[in-house]
Amino acid sequence: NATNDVTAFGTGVFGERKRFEAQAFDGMFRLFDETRGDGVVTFDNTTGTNLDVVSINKMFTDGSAVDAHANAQITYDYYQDTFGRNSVDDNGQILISAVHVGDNWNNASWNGRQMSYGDGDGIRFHPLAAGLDVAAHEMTHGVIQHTANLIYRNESGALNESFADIFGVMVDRDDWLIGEAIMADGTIGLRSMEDPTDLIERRTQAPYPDHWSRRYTGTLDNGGVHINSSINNKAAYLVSEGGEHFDVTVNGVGREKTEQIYYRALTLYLTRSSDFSMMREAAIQAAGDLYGSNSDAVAAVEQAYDAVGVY
Ligand SMILES: O=C(NO)[C@]12CC[C@H](CC1)C2
Ligand SMILES: [Zn+2]
Repeated sequence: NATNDVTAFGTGVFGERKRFEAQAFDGMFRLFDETRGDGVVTFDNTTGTNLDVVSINKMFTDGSAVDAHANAQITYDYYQDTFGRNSVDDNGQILISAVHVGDNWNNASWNGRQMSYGDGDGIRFHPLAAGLDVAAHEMTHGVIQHTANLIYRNESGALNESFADIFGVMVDRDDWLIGEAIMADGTIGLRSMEDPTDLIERRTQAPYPDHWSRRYTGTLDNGGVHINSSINNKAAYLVSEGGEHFDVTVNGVGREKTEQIYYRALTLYLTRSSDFSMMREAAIQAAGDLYGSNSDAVAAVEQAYDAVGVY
């Protein structure tokens, strides 16, 4: 209830001081924020009993817990403020984050109910909770589950991953990279939407694809869901920022229109089995709904999907 809500403080993985809503509880404090939907709560998985992260005073010192909690709040606010969406299910579903999951686990996940973050091994990744785009990526998997629910395999799976990246970079607004804050291996990020070929994909040891003709057609990674996502990522980047790509010129329309187009396509037009061609049509339809069928936005979408070879 409102009387227990407090403002607490903490230091993130990289030492940044943060301030966020938490709760007073039996003379202690816990990472439970009741001001957003049905709550934003952060657990320390090492306690095993799924206990909220608690502190004897208002200063939390577990960097992963502080970052996971603050990033979940930021992502909740993004969906509320940008689209009027109340959490992953648009019905205030509690946002649960578990940190210190696994043993130096180089990954993060959404399991249908909660976000989980590994500590990373310090060679490939720093603690993954430190990445705002990672939190937004994982929470977006929750939004996808409650909307188009794209099957996590082949093209629909690549769209699932692409939407998680798209809203990951829209929340973590300052670049078009995924994971730039958490790489320990000296690379600029895990994936780049601006130029996917800037980075080598680990499973194929090939640059991420930036055109349909370069798609991965094997069976690894559920049919390349984290590989072919880069084709749609490049298209979304071009819709927003524009550019010249494979001799096609795209006149971008900016992040504000791009996020509205992709959210409307995801929530109104895509279904579980949608493929890249249906993605093109859904984005054209959404852009037309929002900005007019003869708008710059519709033109940008058509140009962008032409540029990555998706018709
Ligand atoms: O793409 C992903 N999951 O589907 C990642 C991999 C590294 C970041 C955390 C989880 C993004
Ligand atoms: Zn993902």
